Amino acid sequence: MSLINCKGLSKSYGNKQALKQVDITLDAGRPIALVGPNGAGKTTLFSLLCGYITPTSGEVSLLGHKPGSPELLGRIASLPQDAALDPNLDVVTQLTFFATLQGYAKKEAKAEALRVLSLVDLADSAQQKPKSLSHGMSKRVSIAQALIGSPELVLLDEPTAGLDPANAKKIRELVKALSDKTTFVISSHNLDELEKLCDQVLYLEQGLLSQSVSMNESQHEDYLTLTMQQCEPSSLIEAVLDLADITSIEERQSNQFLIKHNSEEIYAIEMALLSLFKQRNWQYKAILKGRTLEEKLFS
Ligand SMILES: Nc1ncnc2c1ncn2[C@@H]1O[C@H](COP(=O)(O)OP(=O)(O)OP(=O)(O)O)[C@@H](O)[C@H]1O
Repeated sequence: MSLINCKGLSKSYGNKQALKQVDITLDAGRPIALVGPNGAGKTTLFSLLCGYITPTSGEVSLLGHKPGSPELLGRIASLPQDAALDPNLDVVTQLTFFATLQGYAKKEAKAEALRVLSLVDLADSAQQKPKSLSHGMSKRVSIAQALIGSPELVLLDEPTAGLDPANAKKIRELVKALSDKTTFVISSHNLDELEKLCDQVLYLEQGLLSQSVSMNESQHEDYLTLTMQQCEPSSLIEAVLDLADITSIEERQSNQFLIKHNSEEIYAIEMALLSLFKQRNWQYKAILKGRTLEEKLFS
């Protein structure tokens, strides 16, 4: 059974069509990214999946049930973009309350609240009230809330927006660590982050699902992405084009080049590049197989 199934899913707000005939079938597994420009319909899709709003037309099911069905209690969770905490209750009290709503008895609910708080490294802040938390800490409490009961599916709308780099990294590591048991669908504008975390990327644009990209395809692509420390682009391009099996090389960003080749022997190409750099005393930063997510989506 699919984890998420949407057929012809559309949503209009008045005469604004926010989602148009979206078809999605997703199975449980590695994290899935949802990407798209501002206003593309990502939050609308998340809200439909959570059952916060109803579709104008089309169908949506999670684990074979309609969003909001009692059968889904404790099995799916979400971190909304604008998640807010109750200002009057300390952190552990509110998470304990949410755990009891999922059916935990009072004592187990508190233990579960403390467990999810330690997952986001906030066990020491359990007694604090939301107003004494920083923005990043509040976000981590909301992520902890989404993890109560170890749900099978967790929808995270911009989970690391506003977090400092160290805490954003911790959240990425947490998602990775929990991905064996939980499937995460993550909406974010941070393509580097999604590239590190996700195996599949759904791209929404103006309410249409316009692309579905598998990150694993990169191993089979005839591309290399080369990042140099510093270089003279025209000399580099000329020298690389002289190597065997190179079809093209273009500078796509400052010091970053997309190389297309027609060799089955990817190592031979990499070795040829490394000897060229040694010969010319050029410093490189990275050679990546395939194209970056940004290249896949926007070129
Ligand atoms: N409650 C609403 N009433 C009217 N229009 C809405 C409402 N919610 C969203 N929209 C419109 O629907 C479209 C999709 O909005 P949505 O919030 O789903 O986009 P998004 O991809 O999440 O954007 P962002 O990246 O900026 O968060 C936008 O044009 C938005 O203005």
